[in-house]
Amino acid sequence: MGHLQPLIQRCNLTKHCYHHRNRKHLHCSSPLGSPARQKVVISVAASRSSTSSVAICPSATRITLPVTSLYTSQAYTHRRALGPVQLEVVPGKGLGWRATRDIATGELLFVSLPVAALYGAPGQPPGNEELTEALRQSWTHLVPLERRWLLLLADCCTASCAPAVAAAAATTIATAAGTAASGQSVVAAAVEMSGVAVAPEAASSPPPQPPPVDVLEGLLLRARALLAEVQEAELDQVQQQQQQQQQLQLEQQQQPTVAEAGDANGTPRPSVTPCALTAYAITDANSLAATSGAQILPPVLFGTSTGLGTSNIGGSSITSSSSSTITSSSSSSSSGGGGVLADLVQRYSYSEGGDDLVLTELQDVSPVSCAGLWPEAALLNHSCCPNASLLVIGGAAYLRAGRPVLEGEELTVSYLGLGVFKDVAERRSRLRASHGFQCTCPRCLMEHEHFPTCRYPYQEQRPGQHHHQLYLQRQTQAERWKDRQESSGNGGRDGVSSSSSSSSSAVLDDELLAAALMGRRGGGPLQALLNAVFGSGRFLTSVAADHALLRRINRELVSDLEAAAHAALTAPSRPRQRQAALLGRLEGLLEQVETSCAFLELPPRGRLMSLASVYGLVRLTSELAELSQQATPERRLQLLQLATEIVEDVAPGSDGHVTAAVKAAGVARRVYGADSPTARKAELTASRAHLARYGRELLSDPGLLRRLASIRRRLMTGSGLAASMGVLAWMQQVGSE
Ligand SMILES: C[S@@+](CC[C@H](N)C(=O)[O-])C[C@H]1O[C@@H](n2cnc3c(N)ncnc32)[C@H](O)[C@@H]1O
Repeated sequence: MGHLQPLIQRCNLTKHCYHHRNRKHLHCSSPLGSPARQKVVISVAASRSSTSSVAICPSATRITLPVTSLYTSQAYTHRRALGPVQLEVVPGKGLGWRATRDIATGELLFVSLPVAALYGAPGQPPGNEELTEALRQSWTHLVPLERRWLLLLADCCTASCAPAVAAAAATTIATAAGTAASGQSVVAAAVEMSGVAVAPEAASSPPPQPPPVDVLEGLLLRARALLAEVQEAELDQVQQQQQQQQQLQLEQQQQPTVAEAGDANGTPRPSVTPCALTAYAITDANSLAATSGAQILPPVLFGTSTGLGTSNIGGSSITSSSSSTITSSSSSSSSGGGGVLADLVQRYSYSEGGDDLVLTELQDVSPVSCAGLWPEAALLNHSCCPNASLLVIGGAAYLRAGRPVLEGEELTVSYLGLGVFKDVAERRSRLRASHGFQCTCPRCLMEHEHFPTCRYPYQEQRPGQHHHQLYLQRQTQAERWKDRQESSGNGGRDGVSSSSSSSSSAVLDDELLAAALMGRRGGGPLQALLNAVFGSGRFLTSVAADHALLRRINRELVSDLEAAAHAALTAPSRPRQRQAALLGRLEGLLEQVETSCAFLELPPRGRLMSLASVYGLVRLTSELAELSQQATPERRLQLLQLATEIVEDVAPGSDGHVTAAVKAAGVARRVYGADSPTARKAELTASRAHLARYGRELLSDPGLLRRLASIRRRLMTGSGLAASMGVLAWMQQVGSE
């Protein structure tokens, strides 16, 4: 144990401390809200031979865990483990994880132990700067394997991975289709769950396996090999660009100056040098591995920018070239001014607010937030409708499937926290700012592609006309227009222009609009015709980046509606009228979104994803309906069920998912009776949410499942109105994030 050292110890109060064969964890809780004292842990991996050969990830590995002790005992020994997942190159994203077989909801995919983790007050996880500084200070205490991981991650940062966005989009769409197709097994899981008897699969689970000894080492080797592939492809691209450039120069018969375009021999210099960076980092990593305990800090991580080989990720620069060797004492400036380590932390760290009060109560520990670097988790890519979720317990990160996953599907988590409930423009801008990529997940594509921006069917709704009628009417018009277009046989231009003689008629107006919406991408001749007939910009058939309706609602929520809800709930006079009026307004907005989804013929998942982008509205409507008791019990339950469906779709396995499902189940019992089909269905949904968050292993311990659910119910009801009002604070948080 001589090599085990706590890397940072600034806390005053040690909550608990435990050891196992390879690692030592110091968990320290600090007084709430005192950021200066919020610190720390560090876990230190045991040194291992770096030369052992490793078989990585047998494809069907099932990790079985004794969940009862995992969730109830502070002394649980967390072990690194890999389940049915494999590290791969994902087009357009760099490295990522894929499922090696079909996976059921709640199955454990890996357990990752941190290279470094810091703890803070609940809701205030330590920031990136603190983590960067902690890593910088503790570099010499890391074992070689951990240093090599960090160097590998630095190297990943520099691999820009030619953005094969189309390829990535195709993958994610295929994935989404597959996921939807496998939806049945979610239900199967819940049905399994509903029989309180232990499921056969769980009952016959093998005893806990010994920890895979060389998981991290094996992963490191694989990640390097994959990265080399990516970078080789990149180099090819750079060389091709060079050749094209040379050819162009020859064609233009221009003599390039040495300073502008090449070295002393006139050879043009590529604008980026990814391979040079890679070679540097890997060489450095190998030499570091050989010099265990060295005091030298690797320039690749701690050096300041020299301007060579810089790639912009998340708005900051990553550099690998530094001529000087920087020692721990002289390198302190690097963290403040950014630098590679800061970029690495920005790109790869993960943090949690510590909002699972159920677990902390079960374990009898104080809630803490945390931020850290978990090697396996660092390589998870993002989706705005992820299929997996991470949960940090006792410093270890547990990744579970949030829904059924098909073999070959990429495993994704959300980087956005509550931001996942924002509209596409907002989500994309946040991801661009924090991680420097344009999200092309199925949800972003759906939202981006399917919603024309300027005109919605609700704008035409007449009093008393239900949106379904409007939708049917539109459909008929669109079909008529299409028929006419086909019979005219010349691309629709004449079809429309033949009607355009009566351009003032409402029918034409509707037909054109319906046709434009049906084509959804319109543009071209149809747009030109619309402009000619109705005036430029009156009807747009093109698709813009923003989803105007969802965006407008989100703006209204932050600027007006939340405050209005506060005011209506606390109004000294005539509160019921105010509440009813506001509820009517919120329901009207919801109806607009529903109408648009119906009009655009979105499939059920498309509808849920669109509603997820105005989840704040759904939640505020539901909470106001509950608190004011203005809506019927049936409508209140409907709203809660809608909220649950939405969270299950875009944040499966999150704390909010379980909370929403448990709440809906409670109301279903109250409204329809505990034995009613509605209540039983809601219970199944709640069980599924528990599986997604806490694991399929709960199937072997129904008692634990009941305890988890009952603690959550008590926490929700115990705080009564204050907790319900908390939603308004939550709304503000979503708005301000
Ligand atoms: C935590 S790392 C994930 C591992 C990463 N793929 C790699 O190879 O280093 C985050 C980075 O992965 C890339 N990434 C993650 N999700 C992505 C997505 N949905 N689309 C494109 N790039 C993504 C971005 O470059 C992002 O900064």
